[in-house]
Formats: sequence, structure tokens, C-alpha cells
Amino acid sequence: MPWFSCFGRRASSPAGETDKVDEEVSGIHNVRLYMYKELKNATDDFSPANKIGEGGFGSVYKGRLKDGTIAAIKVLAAESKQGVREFLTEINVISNIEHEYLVKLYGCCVEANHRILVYNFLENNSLAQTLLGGGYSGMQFSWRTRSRICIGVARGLAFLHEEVRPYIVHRDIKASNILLDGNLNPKIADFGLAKLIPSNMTHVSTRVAGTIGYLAPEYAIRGQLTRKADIYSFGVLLVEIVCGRCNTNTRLPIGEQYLLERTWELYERKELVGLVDESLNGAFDAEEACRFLKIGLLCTQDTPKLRPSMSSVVKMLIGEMDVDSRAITKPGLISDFMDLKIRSEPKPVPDAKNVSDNLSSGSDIQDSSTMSSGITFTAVYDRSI
Ligand SMILES: Nc1ncnc2c1ncn2[C@@H]1O[C@H](COP(=O)(O)OP(=O)(O)OP(=O)(O)O)[C@@H](O)[C@H]1O
Repeated sequence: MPWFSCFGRRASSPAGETDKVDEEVSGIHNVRLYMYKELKNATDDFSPANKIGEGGFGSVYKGRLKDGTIAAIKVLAAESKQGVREFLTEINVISNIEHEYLVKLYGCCVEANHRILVYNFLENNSLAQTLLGGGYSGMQFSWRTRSRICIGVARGLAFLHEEVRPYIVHRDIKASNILLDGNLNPKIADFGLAKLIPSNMTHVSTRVAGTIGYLAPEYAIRGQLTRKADIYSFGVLLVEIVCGRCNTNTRLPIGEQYLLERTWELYERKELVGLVDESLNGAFDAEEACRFLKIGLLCTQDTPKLRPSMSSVVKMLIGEMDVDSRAITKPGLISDFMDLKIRSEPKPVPDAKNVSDNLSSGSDIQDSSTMSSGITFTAVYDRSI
């Protein structure tokens, strides 16, 4: 498959439009541009039979490209009105990032209103559909595999946070964004994607309730987005992988529904080992599993500054840095602050200053609003906070 020069004409676009695109993309390099026609053919006209997923950004199809490569083709939702140049600038950044534990972006299509991303296809779906999918996939994850997945994801995130310049905050680390290749090696998906969506278009996740459990409180409540928010989400994911369950499961008895709360409770009782996934039938390294759970707690501490950097997390996971000498403070839980009720009607983004002012002044507020992270909720702030 040839590389399309960003300066060249594309056969499928009308002349006027092509000139405009040429002008807009001048200076953008390294982005492979696919013609809409090729992606249409690859997916059999985006047939439902080839649809492999649906996320907050749009639908994902499996397709065979002209050169025979199997790809995951993500059609961004039509509401995405981002201009060609802005879109390609972000794509240019993502395309230049390559790492063993990150999903590879092959290129994109920006013809007319279409905004389509073409990725390396991963055979074994996501952690959400396999390990945390309630056993429907029939796949087994040994302790060795889990440990490899945790370390791989940590390395991928450490790369985004500490090696890429300027660094990238993923914003949406969660089990459905960890894809698995044929050998169950993890690859982080969707990095850099949040920036492709215009700020006036909220990305409403398909698994809102699950996503809430991954959100660092300071991000969910005050919109403070830093690398520490990703580290919080990673901590939640780490605990999920060790325990083989989702962070929130309202079908469990009260007291066991929120995994992080439960982990803190068992940590205080020095009974962490009791949380490790029963389906392993005891076939795991107990010292390592408890270490991983403690690292999960370190990453989810309420005070962002106390959370370790991702490179330290990697060192702790592989046993190069001590964990036991570190004090662990209580995890930040948004449920401590508010009664979360997911609402279907999107509302305007709140004035973050007012929210925090009201919190600090201790007044009761009932506020229906959209969190900075794009999730609509009803918050009941309690005077006792
Ligand atoms: N590169 C890929 N290879 C294989 N399958 C993929 C790939 N990218 C996405 N998928 C599939 O498509 C599904 C939807 O992906 P997408 O990233 O759009 O949404 P999500 O992560 O599930 O949800 P959200 O938008 O809320 O983050 C994934 O769960 C996965 O099953």
C-alpha cells in the first residue's frame, strides 16, 4: 500500500476540496492517509458483520486493507467536527509514537466529514471482554500472564508519561482500553484520542458506571487532569487484574461492591491475599500478588502527590524498588464525596471554581452537571465534608 503524500492530490476528492485539504495538511508528515473507498472495501461497506465494538468515540470494524493487512478501523462519531488540520496535527503526534505496549496507529482518513482511524488489529480483544468479562470468553489468565500484563501496561504508560515529549496523559486508562495480542501481551489503546475530540463534544463512555470507578477524584470533581489521574486509573486496573473482577459490581453483597474500598479494608486487616482471584485456585505467587495490590493502593491514594510516578511503579512491580517501606494512605474514593447517579440528559459543564468554592464553604448543594471528564452525574454534597 502506497503512502499518500500529504501534499499530493487524492483521486477520490473533488478538485476544490482536494486543494483545501492539501493546504490544510501542508507541514503534516508521517501520517498515512487512506482513501474512504479503500476503508469501505476493507469493511464490506462498514457491514454490521464486521463491527467489533462500539465506544464513546464511535464504531470499530475489522477490515482487510488492500495489502492484506487486517486492521481495526475506528469510525469517529459524525458529531466530531474537528477541522482537518487540527485533526491531522494530533494524528501526526500519535503516529510518531511507537512502543511495544501501545497499539500502533497505521493512519487515518479525513475525506469530507469522515474522520477514521486505522489501527493494528489485536486478536484477543480487551481485558474488559476477557479477564473481566465474567468467564464468557473462556480464556484463562495464569498468574504469570497477569503479572506480564500489569508490567506491560505500566511500561507503556511510563513511556507516554516520561519519555514522549511533550508527555501524554491518556485520560481513559481502563480495562476496555487494554487490548491483547495473540500471545496475551497487552497494548494500550486510545492514547492521544481525547485530544481529537473537540472540547465542546463530550465523550460519553459506553460503560459509564465502570468508568467512574477509574476516575481520580480530583479529576472527576475539579477537572484537574495530570499524569497522577492516569496513575490512579492504573492503580484501579492493577487491582482488577489481580482480583479478576471489575472495580464496581453491584450484584455483590454491600461491602464488597467497590473493589478499592474492599482492598483498603483487607490491607488494614493484613488480609490482602484473600482478594486474589479464586479462579487461580491458589496457583499464584502470594508475595508478588500482595505487592501488586499494595502498589495499586499506592497509585490510588487520595493525595495525587503521594502517588508514585509510572517509572517507579514499573520498578516496584518488577521488584527493583521496595514497596513495604512506603506508608500507604487511604484511597481517594469519589463515593466518599457524593452520591453518584448517572443521568441520561447531558447538562452544561459546571463552573469548576463554583463547585470547589461550594465544597470548601461546606454548603449543601444539589447539582446536576457534567463532570469535566464528560460524565453526567448528580452530586449531593454533604455539609460534613
Ligand atoms: N486495535 C484493535 N484491535 C482489536 N479490537 C479493537 C481494537 N480497537 C478497538 N477494538 C474493539 O472495539 C471495542 C470498542 O473500542 P473503543 O476504544 O471504541 O471503545 P471502548 O474502549 O470499549 O469504550 P470507550 O469509548 O468508552 O472508551 C473494544 O472494546 C475492542 O473490543
